Amino acid sequence: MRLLIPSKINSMSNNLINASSQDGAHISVSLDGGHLCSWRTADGVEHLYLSPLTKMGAGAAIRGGIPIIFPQFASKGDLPKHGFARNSLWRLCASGDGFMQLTLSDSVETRALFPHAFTLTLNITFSARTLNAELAVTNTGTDAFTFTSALHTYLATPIADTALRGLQGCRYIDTTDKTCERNGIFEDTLLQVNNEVDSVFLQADKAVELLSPQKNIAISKTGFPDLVVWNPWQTLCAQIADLPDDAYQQFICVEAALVAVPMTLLAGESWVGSQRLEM
Ligand SMILES: O=P(O)(O)OC[C@H]1O[C@H](O)[C@H](O)[C@@H](O)[C@@H]1O
Repeated sequence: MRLLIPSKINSMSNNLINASSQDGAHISVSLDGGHLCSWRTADGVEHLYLSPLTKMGAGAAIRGGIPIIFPQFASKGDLPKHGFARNSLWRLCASGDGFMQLTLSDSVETRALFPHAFTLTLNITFSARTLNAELAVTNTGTDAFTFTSALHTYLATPIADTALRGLQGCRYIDTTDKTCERNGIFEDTLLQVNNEVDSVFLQADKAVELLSPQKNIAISKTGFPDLVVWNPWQTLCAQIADLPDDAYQQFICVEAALVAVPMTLLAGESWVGSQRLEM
């Protein structure tokens, strides 16, 4: 366990913590949701999209950044969409140079929805050109539980000039039509977005690169078997109250996900998954 070194925290107000690393990177993290809202590399460039219309504060699901999805991905179960971790108040446990650790444990509120004892630990490490978010789930109770999860990363990028490389040959489930999911094998070298995209790429183990004229980002993950790619495009974007109508042109979600096969943890067991972004 690293010690709390308050000097690495630049400021904290309204549950929003600003921190920087010695080599010049910067993050903002909200305790509401355990939510990374901003990651700026040492050159000052912001890489996470955050909606100017997002709600912040107690209970709000922040639109953008890296929402933590637990214990249910999307509407694949009876819980509120994407579970409750993104709406819960997390605790800052530790911080240091380029490091922050947050936790969320079960409470009266979570047990009303999900009657299990758990602890989530989010370890964020960042440096001049890298960001790593690692989520650990521990079953602290006496009975088993099952969950799905994701790091729902909104990458800031002009969508018209953006492509993802590394998904060729992956099996995927296209969920844009919620009444009729379609399966396929992704055949192309590049995934370019020119329509609504909502796909779960199964067992997508290879690193994916985001390519654009402005920057390339290497996106890799451990523990999370699947990769979700989401962009609402014009019609759906206009229906999402906390996104400006043209926001779909400014981001792509590339999500490290555990979706297709839910994970079961017995009493005392833990699971760990992470996503790494590298410029
Ligand atoms: O609007 P939200 O609840 O944040 O969900 C945003 C999106 O998250 C994921 O990417 C899902 O695959 C989408 O189906 C969903 O629309």
